[in-house]
Amino acid sequence: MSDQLRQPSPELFFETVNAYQRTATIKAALELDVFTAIGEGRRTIQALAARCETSERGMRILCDYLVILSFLTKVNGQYGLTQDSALFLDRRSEAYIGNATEFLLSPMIMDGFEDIVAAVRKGGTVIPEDGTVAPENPVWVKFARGMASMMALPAKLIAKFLDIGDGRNLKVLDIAASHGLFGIEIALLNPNAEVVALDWPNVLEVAKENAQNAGVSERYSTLEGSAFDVNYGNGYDIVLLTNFLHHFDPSTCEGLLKKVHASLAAGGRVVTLEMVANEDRVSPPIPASFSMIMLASTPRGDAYTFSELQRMFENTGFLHNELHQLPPTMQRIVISHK
Ligand SMILES: Nc1ncnc2c1ncn2[C@@H]1O[C@H](CSCC[C@H]([NH3+])C(=O)O)[C@@H](O)[C@H]1O
Repeated sequence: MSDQLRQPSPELFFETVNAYQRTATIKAALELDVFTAIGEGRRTIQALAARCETSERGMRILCDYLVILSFLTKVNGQYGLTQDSALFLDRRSEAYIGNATEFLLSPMIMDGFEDIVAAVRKGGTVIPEDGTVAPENPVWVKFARGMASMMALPAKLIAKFLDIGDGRNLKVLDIAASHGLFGIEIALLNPNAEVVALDWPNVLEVAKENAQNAGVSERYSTLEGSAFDVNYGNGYDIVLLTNFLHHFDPSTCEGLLKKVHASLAAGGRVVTLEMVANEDRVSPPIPASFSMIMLASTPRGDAYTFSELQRMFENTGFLHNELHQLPPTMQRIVISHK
């Protein structure tokens, strides 16, 4: 309905002001393991309250609210999972992402939203010491442990997209590797791929653990320290730059990209995974809204548009860039060629 035909309504304001209640409720539902309990077949309030060790009144009000939010269904008084809840919120599912709250709702991320007036006035985070981009910030260990579940799918999709499963020798550098899944998926797909993962030392412990569990540790090595300081070596066929550039301003990104360019073999490629905003900066809603997180938690980070990313790569010697969707994820990839 066009804005002129619609009756004015305070609904959006009311919902937005109360949005913290949604956050608290989904966090509680995950903690109580309500989605898993329903997935196991407990569909009544009595059965759920007994399984999750809650009062019946509390469980009834919680489950009805989750139905209102579309996380659950309710038919003849029996609760059920939606397709999304069954896949992502039932702890028994391989695609479970409930532990992402460990990072997404960590004090470091939430503190940035305590004083948005000050962040807007300043044009950057008011968290001391540059917020999340402070050296060796422990929040990144939470990211490595909690967000791996959300990155498993894009990591698999990127490895497949790169078309490198033919066993050719491949040297891969994963910058800001975190959990390491992006490099590990390439190593799983190509038995002759050697992966070098770069990140802070405490974070790399998680990547090494994951490489070990995936059975690729003999082709997996690490470089500890800041991506802006560490010597990368050279001759890489692929450099992975996933969810990293958005933390910095364009000139800082360009400084990094010059180093990346020098480290690539002739014909090498960079894979940038980002929340890419459209040129209007207000769509698609989730990638474009990501700018707000960057304002709150970093000094100068942003959700860049493709033309901004393209400019950074062109300014640092890359020949051409392609933008690709990565469905069903909400992120996009830019492939940049040396
Ligand atoms: N200066 C820096 N040098 C190297 N790594 C950094 C630096 N600043 C932040 N990081 C790491 O950057 C990562 C950002 S989160 C992205 C992680 C991963 N590439 C993914 O796409 O899921 C975290 O693992 C941080 O530890």
